[in-house]
Amino acid sequence: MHDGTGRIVVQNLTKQFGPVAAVQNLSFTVEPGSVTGFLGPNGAGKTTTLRMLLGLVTPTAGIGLINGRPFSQLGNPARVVGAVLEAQGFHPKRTARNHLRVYAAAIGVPDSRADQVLQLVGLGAAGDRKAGGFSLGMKQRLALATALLGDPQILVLDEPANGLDPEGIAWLRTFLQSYARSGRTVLISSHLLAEVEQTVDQVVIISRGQTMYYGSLDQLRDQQQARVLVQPSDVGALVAALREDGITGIEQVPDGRIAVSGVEAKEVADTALKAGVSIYGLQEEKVDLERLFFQLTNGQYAAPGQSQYAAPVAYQQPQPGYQQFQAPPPGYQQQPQQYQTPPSGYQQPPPGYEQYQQPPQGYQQQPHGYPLAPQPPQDNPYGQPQQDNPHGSPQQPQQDNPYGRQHGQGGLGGGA
Ligand SMILES: Nc1ncnc2c1ncn2[C@@H]1O[C@H](COP(=O)(O)OP(=O)(O)OP(=O)(O)O)[C@@H](O)[C@H]1O
Repeated sequence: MHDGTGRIVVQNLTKQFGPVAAVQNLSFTVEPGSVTGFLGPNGAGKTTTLRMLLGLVTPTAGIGLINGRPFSQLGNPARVVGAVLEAQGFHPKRTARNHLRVYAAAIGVPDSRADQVLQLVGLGAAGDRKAGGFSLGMKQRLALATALLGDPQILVLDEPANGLDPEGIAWLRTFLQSYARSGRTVLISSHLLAEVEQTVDQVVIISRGQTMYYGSLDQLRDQQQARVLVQPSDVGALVAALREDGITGIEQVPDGRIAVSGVEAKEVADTALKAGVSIYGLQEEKVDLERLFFQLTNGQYAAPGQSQYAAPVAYQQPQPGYQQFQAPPPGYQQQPQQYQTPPSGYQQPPPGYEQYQQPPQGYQQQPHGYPLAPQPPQDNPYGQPQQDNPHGSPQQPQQDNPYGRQHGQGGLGGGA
């Protein structure tokens, strides 16, 4: 069994895809009770790392541990980890509720849990709608609902804000923070710092598969010296006076001002006054996290003077004859509201839920921890899962497991 701590430990994880070093010697720990952001630009190795952690990709070296164990050795993974790696792969003709019931059966939780998690993610009014007609944001919510079915101790979400509108992002933030405050563990990836800045307690920033920073955002801010931007009447005279006062962190910025690091604005003003230099503008610059993030991850693609990508092509006006937007035809009706206001925080399942129910007859544990679930309807569109393919794997049942690797699917409660 696992140690029950809810801790995720990544130790020297490495993945080499042929010549591509996707992840290089990556180490970090995610503690329970916190939301950790796993950040890096496109192609940095985030998905590959999460896939290794969830047992979907075999590491070249190193190990990922959940509750002190590799994922494949967790006794009942759906109750330990809920994961969403891509919000795709729902049966298009199956309603959201039925989709959830299929997975509920697979992990041995009661049908009623489907409605609970629909409410939790704000899809209470959409339970009877077919997933094929869902927007990207609704699919994200349904994927999250699937991951929550087992009321897991740990949530691992790859780019969960992708496709959510601002209201959805704000809701997700409250939800994840409340989930973590209840003593659980949340790990979310993103390629946008701004998207998760207000959600996370700590960050792991990677670039080219390597750790660039690991710690709290506050510590990251503190490591950077604030600057004073000053516009003097005589740049040369002020620079000389500052140097005379022992201030050396001086650089010229492109707009003609000078930036002075490691001092307060008052010191710069006093030095200027002493030197008889007038000041036309003085501003203390706050540390811009987005700029820091860019600096930490900059150059992932482009060595000086070269880039693997072609220069972007400028937008061109459409050809004459391109049709203007046309008003909808008479009779067009606004869609009914999709979401219900979900509860603001994570709510535990009601008493009695904790009672683990025996899986349906015929359920057998697979050798490496995945369940044999009941046969799915014939129209299951899923394909076969692929090993070592972090992008692919539209969801896919194996012959003996219609749900395939559940944690990799349109969101899933771990693997059961
Ligand atoms: N199956 C594979 N075969 C070959 N290369 C792969 C494979 N999977 C990933 N890679 C490469 O590994 C690197 C890391 O990819 P990964 O998908 O982990 O990055 P990411 O940080 O999740 O990116 P994004 O933000 O775009 O999703 C990339 O260079 C990618 O092309």
